[in-house]
Amino acid sequence: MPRVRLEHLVKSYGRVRAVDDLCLEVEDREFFVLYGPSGAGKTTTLKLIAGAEHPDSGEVHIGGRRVDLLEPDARNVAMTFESYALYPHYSVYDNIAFPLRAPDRRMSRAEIDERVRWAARLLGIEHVLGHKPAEISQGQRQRTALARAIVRPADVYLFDEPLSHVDAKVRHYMRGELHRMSTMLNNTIIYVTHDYVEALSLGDRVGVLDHGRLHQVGTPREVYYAPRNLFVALSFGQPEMNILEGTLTAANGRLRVETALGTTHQLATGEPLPTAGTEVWVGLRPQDLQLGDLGAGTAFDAEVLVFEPLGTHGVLRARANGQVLNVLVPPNARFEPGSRVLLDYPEDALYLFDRESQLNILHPRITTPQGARDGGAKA
Ligand SMILES: Nc1ncnc2c1ncn2[C@@H]1O[C@H](COP(=O)(O)OP(=O)(O)OP(=O)(O)O)[C@@H](O)[C@H]1O
Repeated sequence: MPRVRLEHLVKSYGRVRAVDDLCLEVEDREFFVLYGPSGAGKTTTLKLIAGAEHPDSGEVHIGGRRVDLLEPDARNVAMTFESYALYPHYSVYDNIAFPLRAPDRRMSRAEIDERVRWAARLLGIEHVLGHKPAEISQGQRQRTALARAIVRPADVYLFDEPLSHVDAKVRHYMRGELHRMSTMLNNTIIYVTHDYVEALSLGDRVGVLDHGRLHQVGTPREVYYAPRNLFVALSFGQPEMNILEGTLTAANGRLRVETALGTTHQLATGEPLPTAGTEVWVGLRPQDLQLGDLGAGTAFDAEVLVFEPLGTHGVLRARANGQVLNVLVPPNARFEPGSRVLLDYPEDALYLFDRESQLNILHPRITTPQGARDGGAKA
């Protein structure tokens, strides 16, 4: 039985449909990431689960029990908000203990102490328990807020962008910490983020949300390698996937794809096969474009527009036949604007999307050998 089940949830604010007929099942002990741009309805979804908001229609079930008619306190859900506001005059210890001291909880001092130390240990902040928030680092404050969220036993933990206020360096470290914490917590987590790296690196599964609707739910590999539609494809990767206009025809069980870069052929696995001249969007990830000629007749000449050396890699912006492309290149490469460069790509690197429905019409590329073109996606 899923730990959390959302059935046709709808929530509007005036004319804005924040959550629009949302159906979702989150499994017991799953780390589920709700991912989407600002305003997608992520926080509203969490609030509907926690009971901070009531749905206009639809149902929320937790552990097989319908809870959307219950008060928040009766749901046994713990939620941490984006602004993690710690009490500045309380010690880290007292901040973490705060949820356990609610009058209706009646926990003994020894029990509280045990839980506070357990949560602090999970987040690696035992040594600062006596400090005030102003006396600890930003990352430690974030961890204190997380400890406060997990300190009380709950059926499900809801995290709303817990890393949004930490700088990039701390964020990388905190992702590792969150991994460790979730393994030890061993409970159901629904984690909201608008950062695709967090979504791919933390989630057992990821739900891609926009305008209150789920575009796709899948493992990080599925949403990355087999995006259901153009929106999902463009949601993962930096720079994002290059999109080209293309025309598709089918012949002898093969798909012929024409773009500004030339003509390629794909094995046709989808049904039904497209008719002659079907217009498509063709997707090509920046890391699938390569320098030089791969020898399969797909190499093309391009003009260098801009080159950004970024330390671990470079981003080359180039134009070929009027099409501007972003290309990931090795860190030691150098390019002069205005110079020419030969580029190529493996034929099977292309993604194809229907121009109207924007659905992925080339079937999943999830069979890509592990490690090849992995782009940081979790196995
Ligand atoms: N209390 C409210 N009153 C009016 N509109 C609201 C309210 N809360 C949310 N909205 C609107 O509902 C939509 C979804 O908001 P929500 O906060 O759930 O999105 P989000 O995905 O969490 O975005 P963010 O990442 O920016 O926090 C937005 O258009 C937002 O402006």
